[in-house]
Amino acid sequence: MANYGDHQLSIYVQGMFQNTRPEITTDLSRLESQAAANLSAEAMGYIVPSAGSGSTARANLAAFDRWRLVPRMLRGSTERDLSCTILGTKMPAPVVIAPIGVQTLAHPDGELATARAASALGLTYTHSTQASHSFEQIEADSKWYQLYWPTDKDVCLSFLQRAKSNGYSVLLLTLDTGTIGWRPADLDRGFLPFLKGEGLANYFSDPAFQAKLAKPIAEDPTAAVMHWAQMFPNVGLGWDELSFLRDNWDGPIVLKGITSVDDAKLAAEHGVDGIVVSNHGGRQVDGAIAALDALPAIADSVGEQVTVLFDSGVRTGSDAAKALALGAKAILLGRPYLYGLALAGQAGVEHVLRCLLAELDLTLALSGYANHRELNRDSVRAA
Ligand SMILES: Cc1cc2nc3c(=O)[nH]c(=O)nc-3n(C[C@H](O)[C@H](O)[C@H](O)COP(=O)(O)O)c2cc1C
Ligand SMILES: O=C(O)C(=O)c1ccccc1
Repeated sequence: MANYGDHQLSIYVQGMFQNTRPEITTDLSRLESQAAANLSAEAMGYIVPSAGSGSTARANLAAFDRWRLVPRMLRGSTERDLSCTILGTKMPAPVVIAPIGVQTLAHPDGELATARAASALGLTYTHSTQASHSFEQIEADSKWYQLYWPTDKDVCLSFLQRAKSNGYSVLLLTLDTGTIGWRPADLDRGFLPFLKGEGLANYFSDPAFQAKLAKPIAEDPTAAVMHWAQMFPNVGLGWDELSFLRDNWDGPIVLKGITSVDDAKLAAEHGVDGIVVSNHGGRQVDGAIAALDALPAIADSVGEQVTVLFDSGVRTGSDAAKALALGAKAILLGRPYLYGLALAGQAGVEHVLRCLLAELDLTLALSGYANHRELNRDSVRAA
């Protein structure tokens, strides 16, 4: 059986015998600066900076640095098995593509390229409600759907219906973006892609959305965009409303954006199947707790009752190992794959995924583990 870490030798062999080197860096923590060269100032401003002063985004990364892996010796395994089943979805490794909206900002192929790259590696792609391509356009072997709950019930129901009939197996409801956080980089430019109609493909292709407009979208696109702007903010959503999802979605339901132990317990009490410990990459509440700092206590508080997933700040395979050791069953990868997309479309996303999985696998191999499930609190120490 091949290990993900074998990718390392193939890179060396190509370099030494075929004189070809990776066009994109293998240091995934450096992708951001490499991608910057390929992106407009507006796209960079939307993708890279986070909310407010960026303190939560910085805290997300700093939190990973405060945990150190403690490798064990003389107990390694020549074959590692990273496969797992998460919420009924079989995956070859505990890595899911995080939902990211409006991916055409990074590359014209947008989500189509990301979904194909995920499928090329057998990984699960998550489709954002704010995607630049519609549910129906996505070709992926394994796909989840991320819902932003529109205040228009008909549109909400229609989204759930379309997700179901197009083979999306798990529903992630994002809770931390009832409205857009305070984002100075975009505000200073007066730039929001959605107001140009970008990232609204699911809405514009939706019969329930179209039915609410006085004129066809082609005749009055600005009215259509402003109609979206009215139904998107939903800061009034409450726990009681989750039963609506249970009634209208028959697969697993995951709440994305949990960072408080009390909310994790409420999620368990409300019978949800999973949670994503996440602060949206620091894009929402500036000054909020680093996602990794919230993870251990949340994992302890819900035990096996709820499947705990994690995102916000994972940049490398080593980071992924730390999050898995601290209680996550799988991680969602965010910005790094988007940088790969910006640099080389589908091939760029595949590069990032292969490097991340190779580094995760080598981290396990060199730390004495046969699979990621063996990682536990003794695998790490607070620095
Ligand atoms: C440009 C961008 C757009 C995003 N769009 C969405 C979205 O549409 N829905 C969602 O639930 N999360 C969205 N996220 C958040 C990601 O799913 C994930 O939580 C975040 O990227 C994790 O932080 P990290 O990328 O710093 O690791 C977005 C993130 C970025 C960077
Ligand atoms: O940019 C985001 O992080 C995001 O998730 C989003 C989604 C819809 C509208 C604005 C922002």
